[in-house]
Amino acid sequence: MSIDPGSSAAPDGRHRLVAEEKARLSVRGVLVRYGEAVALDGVDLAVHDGESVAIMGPSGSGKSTLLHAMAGIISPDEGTVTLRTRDGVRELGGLSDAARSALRLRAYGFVFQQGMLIPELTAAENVAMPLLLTGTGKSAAVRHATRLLEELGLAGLEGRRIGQLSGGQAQRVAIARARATDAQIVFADEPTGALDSRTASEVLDVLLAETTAQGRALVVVTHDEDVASRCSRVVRLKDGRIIGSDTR
Ligand SMILES: Nc1ncnc2c1ncn2[C@@H]1O[C@H](COP(=O)(O)OP(=O)(O)OP(=O)(O)O)[C@@H](O)[C@H]1O
Repeated sequence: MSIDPGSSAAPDGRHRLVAEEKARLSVRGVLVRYGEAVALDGVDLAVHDGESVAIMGPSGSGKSTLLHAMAGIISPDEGTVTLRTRDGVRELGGLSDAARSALRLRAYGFVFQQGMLIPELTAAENVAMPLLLTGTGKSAAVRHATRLLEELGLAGLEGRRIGQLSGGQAQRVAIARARATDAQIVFADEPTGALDSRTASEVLDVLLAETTAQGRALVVVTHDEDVASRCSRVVRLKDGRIIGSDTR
C-alpha cells in the first residue's frame, strides 16, 4: 500500500502541495451533512490526469456523496472542491449555479448505472445533447455523435431509443456522450452494476480506453473488486472518511 499524495495522511506537506498543484481535481477538507447525519467527514483527495480512481466502501460510507461533491452536483457544508480548467483553477463552491452547471457540461462526463440517458431520445440525440447545449449546431452535433457511436461499436444503432438497447450498449452510449464534449474528468457510479460479467468487462475496457488511455481522469464508485483491480488507485471510505488509498 502506498500513501495517496492527495490524502490527509501524506507525511510530506510539500509533496502534497506539489501534487495538488498538478491535480485536475482537488478535494480539501470536505464535509457533507444531511440533517444531523455526517455523510462525509473531512475528505481530502487529489485526482490527476490519466489516473483512474476507484472509490470503494460499504453501503452508506459516503461514496456517492463524494462523487456528487466532486462533480459539483451537491455543495459541501465545509471544505473546497477545485478543478483545473483550460481557463485556470476554479473552486466549485465559488461559482453561481449557472456557472457550475456550465462547467459541469464542458469539463465533466457522467456514466452512471442508469446512464442518465434520456429514454425518449435516440442514441445519437443523447450523445449530441451536451454539444447542442454548448452551442454546436444540430446537424454537426448529430454527425459528431454518430461518428463517436461508430467508434464505440454502435454503428447502425444511432437511431434507436435507449430502451431499445441492451444494458451494455446503453453504457457505451453514455461513454460516447462523455466523450462528445472532450470531458477532462469522467465520473462513473457503478457503471457495470447491472451488466453480466462479460459485458461489464467489455464496458470497462471501453471506459478506460476512452478516458485514462487518452490522458483523461476517471473516478469510479464501485462495489466490484474486479473493476477496482483495473484502476490505478483504490480509495476506501468508511463512515464518511478515507481509511485507505492503494496505488498500483
Ligand atoms: N439525500 C439524502 N438525504 C439524507 N441522507 C442521505 C442522503 N443521501 C445520502 N444520505 C446518507 O448519507 C450517508 C452516505 O450515503 P451515500 O449514498 O453517499 O453512501 P454510499 O457509500 O454511496 O452507499 P451505497 O453503496 O449504498 O450507494 C448514508 O448514511 C446515507 O443514508
